[in-house]
Amino acid sequence: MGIEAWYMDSSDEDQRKPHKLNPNQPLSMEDLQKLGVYHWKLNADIYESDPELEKIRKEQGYSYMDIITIHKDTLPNYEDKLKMFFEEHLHLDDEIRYILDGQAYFDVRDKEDRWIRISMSKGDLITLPAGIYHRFTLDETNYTKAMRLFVGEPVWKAYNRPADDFDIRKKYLASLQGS
Ligand SMILES: CSCCC(=O)C(=O)O
Ligand SMILES: [Fe+2]
Repeated sequence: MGIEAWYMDSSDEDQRKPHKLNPNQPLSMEDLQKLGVYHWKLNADIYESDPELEKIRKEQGYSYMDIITIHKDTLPNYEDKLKMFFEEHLHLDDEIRYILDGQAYFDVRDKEDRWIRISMSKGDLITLPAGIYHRFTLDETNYTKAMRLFVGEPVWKAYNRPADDFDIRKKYLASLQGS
């Protein structure tokens, strides 16, 4: 089964709230794939020795992994990190995150620059393509544990919007033509 995604409302309520429209305007996995966002559902209970995960890591070349636990008692500079994660940004590489426990929201911009909220929970693996504008927030449960994957030596540098003159941004937008 896929993850849940929806167009966000424009309320300035707490970022951790769902921000669904009324009526809800959901998006399908196919809609997300048109934006270059891909999702797998795995069994997070066996993440240390999951052949499914190993297969994806081999196919995609995700040679690097680490685990980040986002909770006020475990993450140093918790508040600053959450503020940074929620600043709209892009990366020069794909952002690959696998939720091992808890849940969280990844928001991405669509072709018309509207915010789409993607609700991720235990077992959801997602890849956000290099050059897509996005942001991250915990939800009202205030906890997630995520595996971060990368091709080779990780580069976590985020470039806050605007970054429209970046080659990777132009390349990303060009990749959306026709989808
Ligand atoms: C789920 S990991 C926390 C978010 C993050 O690493 C990022 O926004 O780059
Ligand atoms: Fe990011």
